[in-house]
Formats: sequence, structure tokens, C-alpha cells
Amino acid sequence: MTTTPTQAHADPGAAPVRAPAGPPGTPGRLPLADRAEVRAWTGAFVRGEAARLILTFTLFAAALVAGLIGPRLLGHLVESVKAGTTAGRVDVLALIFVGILTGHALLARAARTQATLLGERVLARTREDFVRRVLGLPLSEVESVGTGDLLSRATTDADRLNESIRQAVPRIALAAVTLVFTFAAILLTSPLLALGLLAGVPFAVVSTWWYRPRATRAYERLLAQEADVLAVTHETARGAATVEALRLGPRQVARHGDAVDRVVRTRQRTTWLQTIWFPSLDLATMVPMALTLLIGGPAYQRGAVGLGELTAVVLYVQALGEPLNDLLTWTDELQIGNAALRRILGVDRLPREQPWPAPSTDGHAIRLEGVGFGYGPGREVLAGIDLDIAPGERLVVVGASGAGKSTLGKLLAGVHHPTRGTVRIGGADVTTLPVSRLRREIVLVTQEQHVFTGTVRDNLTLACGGDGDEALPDERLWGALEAVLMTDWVRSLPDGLDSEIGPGAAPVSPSTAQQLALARLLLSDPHALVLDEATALLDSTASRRVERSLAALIEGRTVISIVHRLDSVRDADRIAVMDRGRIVELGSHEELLAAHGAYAALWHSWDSARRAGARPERRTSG
Ligand SMILES: Nc1ncnc2c1ncn2[C@@H]1O[C@H](COP(=O)(O)OP(=O)(O)OP(=O)(O)O)[C@@H](O)[C@H]1O
Repeated sequence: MTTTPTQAHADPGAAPVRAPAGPPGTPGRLPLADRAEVRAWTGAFVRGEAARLILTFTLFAAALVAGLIGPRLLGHLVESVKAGTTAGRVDVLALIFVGILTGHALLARAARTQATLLGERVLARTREDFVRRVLGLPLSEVESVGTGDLLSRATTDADRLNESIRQAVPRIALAAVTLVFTFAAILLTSPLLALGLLAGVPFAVVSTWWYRPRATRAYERLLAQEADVLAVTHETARGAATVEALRLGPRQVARHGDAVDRVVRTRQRTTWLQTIWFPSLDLATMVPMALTLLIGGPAYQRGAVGLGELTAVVLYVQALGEPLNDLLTWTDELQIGNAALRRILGVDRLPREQPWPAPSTDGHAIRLEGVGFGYGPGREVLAGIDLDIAPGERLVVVGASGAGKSTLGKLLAGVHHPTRGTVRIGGADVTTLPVSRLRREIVLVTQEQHVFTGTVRDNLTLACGGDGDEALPDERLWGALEAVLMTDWVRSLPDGLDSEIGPGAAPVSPSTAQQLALARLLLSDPHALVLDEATALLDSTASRRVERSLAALIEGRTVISIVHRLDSVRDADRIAVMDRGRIVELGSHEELLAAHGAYAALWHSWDSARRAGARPERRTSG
């Protein structure tokens, strides 16, 4: 069985998955961006959204000022009543008070709407940029890290960043401005009473100084561990058939349980840190309140402050509690956003696809010279492979499970790059060919074919021209469908080529998905194909149908087929027999039979099983 990257992660016995190249990260995980990169992103974000940011902050500040006038007005009202005022004047002041409260509510609503729009814009752009970055990575890099980490960065981490920008940034700005304004209002009302505020400073500063670095580390750990949970879930769902076939269910459940346990432990740690920090913040507001009253009482008795001033200051000090709490707790939220941003931007640290122009190729011959490859350091799964494949040749690769057949296929198609030696197509080293160019030369067809949510037309045309927006005439689409025997199926759909298919729309069986993929390949028209057990997962009827469709595709192309069943090996020009990462025999069916080597033994055992009417051994290894 071919080991998929996710299985390799799951299997403790498998060779270690290559850690992503580039700056430090945990092996097998994507790297994190550093502070400078986060600062650069933040600078670009502030510059790009300057107008919207200014509007949002202005609205928040206006709402805040409206909110601050309230206590002042109430203090004035108390003074007026004490001095003996008319009921009419009290009514006017009360009306103004209600008007200010309404204005405050409306401004606050407008400010929140702007903040939400800002957050959504950033979320959309972050996700788009992220997908663009990931699509720009070499396939081998994406394969080596697995999809769980990538998925969590594109989903949960992007959501967290959005939440930070939508909620934390305006709330922090608002809280900071509120604190400054309120403090200024207290100073202006009574500098003496303002002294009481100083008592809160040590509680806020010392507890935050203790809390912050511990929380940062815990949040970074938490996000990575949440990514692990997603990775196990995704891996299990993706490999459901393998999990069921190998009865890996309990093992996957245990792995998931372990991953969840780690998240729970880190959450307990962050909650514990907060149980120390939050009460300290409460003290930072309660102690100044008590002190203001302690100073204010005697000061009022001595006539140093008026009753109105004392009322206003007490209300202001009480009002300080909320912004102070907001400031500190939202900076905590911002830390989570910061950790999420480091993860999102970290993808940029992986080596990109080579930007240089495609080297010129001369013909379509494929040549492997001294090729070696290992998935991790220390263990080569391919060693010293030399092979020439002529244009139009049909080569079949057979060998025991784990011999390296699929790995060879991936190297031929440029999915992985050799760790030594070279793979050349038309004289050009495949590692120097940009993917768009390489895919015109050679494509790997495996047993797993993806149906994209969209129309039949979308699914057929997306491989042509790279971005799928090149209009291909319907005749060509129908021509490709006919070649892979799919016209009846498409005609049976309600809207023909424009019928929606895939998840949630018309169901597509595995064999139909495979045929659709073959039609897509016909349209993209590569010179060579590597067929890695393209029909192995299908039942025999479906498999025969796909094989008939394949016949149209392989016509006139170089074809390298990796097979387990020997049914069609006789039609091949040559057969390569692999054993432990090497090609041990190479020649035509007749030549290899005459050589009485590994292939001859394989063939005779397979042939006699077939003649005896027994189900032939699926594995060519026997
Ligand atoms: N992504 C991977 N990470 C680590 N090791 C891998 C990975 N893929 C394959 N291997 C290992 O490389 C060796 C060759 O595997 P490969 O899949 O190429 O063999 P194969 O001949 O195609 O086997 P099969 O017939 O079972 O598909 C095996 O030991 C396998 O465990």
C-alpha cells in the first residue's frame, strides 16, 4: 500500500516526515513568523486601512466623549438641586442627559459596525493571501507538513486574528482613550481626589508584568496543540477507508484523545494564570475607589472639595474600572491574535517555488541519473537509479510493496525532488521547471481524484491555463468526455456541462471521479503520464470502465504505469522491476521471462494463480 503523508505522520514506525526547510519551527510543523515580520504586516495593515481605522477610532472617541459628559451633567444636576433650582431647569438638564445617552448609543453602534467591517475585510484578505501563499509552495513542502497545520492556520487562526482586529483593537484603543480622558476629567475636577488613583497602579503593573510572558507562551502552545487536534481529525476522515481496513479506529481515537488532553491541560494553565491576574486587576480599581472616598469625606468636611466634585470623581473612578479591565483583558485577546498572526505569516518562511524562467527543453525524453531519495535523513528509499524513457514509450513498474515504486513516480512527476542525482525531461532538470511548465510535460495520476465543487465544465477546464478562466469550446469538452466514455453520464445530468457536481450536488462515484480526472488530463494534454495504481481502489466493473477511458488518454503519450496486477504488462514496451529502492531488472516481457529472474518468478506465480481460477494475488510481490 502506498503510504500517504498523513499515514506517515500517524505511523510511529515510518520514517520521520521531513521537517520543513527554512527557519526554525518544530519538526513536522510549519514555522512561525518572528516579531519583525508581524510588525511589518501590522505596518502594512495600518497603512492600507488608514482611512477606515481613523473613521472607526473617531466614531469610538465621539461615543466616548458623549459617554463622559453624562456623569459631569449628573454632578451639575446634583449641585443645582442642592443650590435650589427650578423644576423646569431640572427637566431641561434631564432632557439633555437623555439626548446625550441616545447620541452615545448611536455613535457606539456606528463605531462597532465599522470595526466589524474592518475585521471582515482583514479576515477575507488574510485568507486569500494565505491560500495564495500555500498555492505558491512546492508540493513537496505542502506534503511534508500535512494538512492539519495548514488547515488550522487558514481557519481557526484566521478567525482569531479577525476577532482580535474586530474586537480587541477598537476595544483597546477605546479603553486607552477612555482612561486618558477619564483621568484628565478627574484631574480637572479635583487634583486632590486624583491622588487616590495612584494606589491602583502597583496592582495593575506588577500582576500584568508577571502574567504577560507566561500567557504568551501558553497561547502559542495552545494554538499549535489545537492544530494537532485538527490534524488527527482531518487525517482520520481523509484516510477513513484505511482506518477501517486496518482497524485503526481505537488507535486514532486514542491519538485524538491525547491531542485533546494536551489542549485541555494548556487551557487549564491559561485559566489558572487568569485566576491570579483578574483578581489583581479588580484590586487595581477597587483600592482607588476606597481611597477616593477616604480622602473625599474629610476633604468635603473641610470644604476642600464640593459635593458635586466628589460625586463626579466617585462616578469617574467607578467608570475607570471598566476601561482598565477592558484594556488589559483585550490586550490578552490581542496576544492570541498575535500568536495566530505569527502562525499565518509563518507559511511565508517556507521556500517558494523557483521564480526563474523555465529552462528550454529539447524533446520529451526522460532521463534519471544516479537518483537517490529519502523522506528523512539517514534512510534512502531510492538508491542509484539510472533510467532512460523514450518519448511515447510505455514502461510498467512492478515490485514488492515498499520497494519505492510510488516514490519513483513522484520523483518523475517532480512532486519530490531527488536528494541526489537528477531527473531530466527534454534535458531540463525537473527541479528547475516551474510547476505550470512541468505539468505540460508530465502529470501524476493516482487512485485519489478530487471532484471540485462546481459545474462539470469547471471541473474539466480548471487544469487548462492554470487559472481556469480560459474558455474552451464545448466541442472540445464533449470530445474529451467522449474519449473517456462519459458523455451518457453528463447528458443524464439536469444541466449537462453546467450541472453542479460534488459535495452537496449531483453525487460522483469514485470511478466517475476518476474518469472526470482523465478527461481533465486529456484537455490539459501533458506529454507524459505517471499512472500510480490509478484503478486500484475501484471494483472490477468500474476498474474496467476506467481502464477503457485510460486507453484514450495514453494514446501517443509516454506512460509510466505503476501496477500491482500483471494483466496488461505484456502490452508494455519495457518492464522495470524494483526491489528495495533499486531497479533490479529492466526489459520487455519476453526478455525478462527468458532471464528467469525476479520478474519471471513473479509472472509464473501470478499466471498459475490466474489459470487455476483463483483470485490473482493483488500484490506483485507475491
Ligand atoms: N511520505 C512518506 N514519508 C515517509 N516515508 C515514506 C513516505 N512515503 C513512502 N515512504 C516509505 O518509502 C518506502 C517506499 O514507499 P513507496 O510507497 O514508494 O513504495 P511502493 O513500492 O510504491 O509500495 P506500495 O506498493 O505499497 O505502494 C516505504 O518504506 C515507505 O514506508
